[in-house]
Amino acid sequence: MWRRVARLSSLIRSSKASLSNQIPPANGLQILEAFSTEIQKSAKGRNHHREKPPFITFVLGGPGSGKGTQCLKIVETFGFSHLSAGDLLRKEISSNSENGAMILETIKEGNIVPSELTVKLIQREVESSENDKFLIDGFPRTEENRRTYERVVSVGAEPNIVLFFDCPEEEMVKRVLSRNQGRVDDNIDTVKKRLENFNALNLPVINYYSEKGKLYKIPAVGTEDEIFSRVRKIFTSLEVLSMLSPQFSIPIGVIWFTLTNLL
Ligand SMILES: Nc1ncnc2c1ncn2[C@@H]1O[C@H](COP(=O)(O)OP(=O)(O)OP(=O)(O)O)[C@@H](O)[C@H]1O
Ligand SMILES: O=c1ccn([C@@H]2O[C@H](COP(=O)(O)O)[C@@H](O)[C@H]2O)c(=O)[nH]1
Ligand SMILES: [Mg+2]
Repeated sequence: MWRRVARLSSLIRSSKASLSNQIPPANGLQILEAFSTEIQKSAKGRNHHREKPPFITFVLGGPGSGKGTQCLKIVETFGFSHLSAGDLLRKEISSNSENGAMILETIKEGNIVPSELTVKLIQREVESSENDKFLIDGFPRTEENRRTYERVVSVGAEPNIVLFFDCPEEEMVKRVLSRNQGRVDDNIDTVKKRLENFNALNLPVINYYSEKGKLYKIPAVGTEDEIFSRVRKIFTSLEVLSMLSPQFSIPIGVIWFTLTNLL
């Protein structure tokens, strides 16, 4: 809203400036029209450039379960935008933001950053994007994360679907410790803490979406391509049902996917 008011003031300023520059000024009617358009846009909410709510997929799983790897393949094949909550937080650290030091300590400890902060970063990305399909990777981490997101985000507060990459702990630890990307949390002590937090805090979120009929549980052992063939079936079945369009109710998609994979 304030950005719109600023744009309007700038229109009025340029109108005044054009008087002194002998350029035909915006007349009162033009200014009123512009004002009315801006107010209408604001009334529609912050997603003013969207006709319909975006399609939101939460991507969950323990540390090293392969969320990021599979997200990249989904982006290539199905045109989603990938928002990794962990990457957004790491970006805050490297840009020396006011919360950078606190985020770094939290990540080093394998703990969870305050919900408002993570939600704000995700919301900013969704709202500034032209895409209408998002993978939100590694969020919500806790029930409190989930409730904060629902409270703060006005459009797309409920995910359309939730993917859960189900991987044995031993395999996750092996993958994290051989990841080699210089992450401060890729060490045995932090991984243990992250696994503890995953079991205590993230599994309840996964169960919540399972009870809502939104969860797709994907066995995450095998080659990257084998796992992606499982993922591909999910999005293809949603495409067949034209459900990559948020107006449809997702439980039908889950039922369809289950049936087609059982028959
Ligand atoms: N199917 C697979 N088999 C073996 N290694 C894999 C597989 N999928 C991903 N990896 C590797 O395991 C490591 C962790 O994968 P990835 O970063 O995708 O996991 P993640 O779930 O995003 O982890 P985190 O929550 O820590 O960000 C990476 O080095 C990746 O290359
Ligand atoms: O919603 C979130 C997501 C992440 N964190 C913190 O970041 C690290 C790394 O996250 P990855 O998804 O594994 O990249 C995680 O262990 C948390 O410390 C968070 O607090 N909230
Ligand atoms: Mg990741």
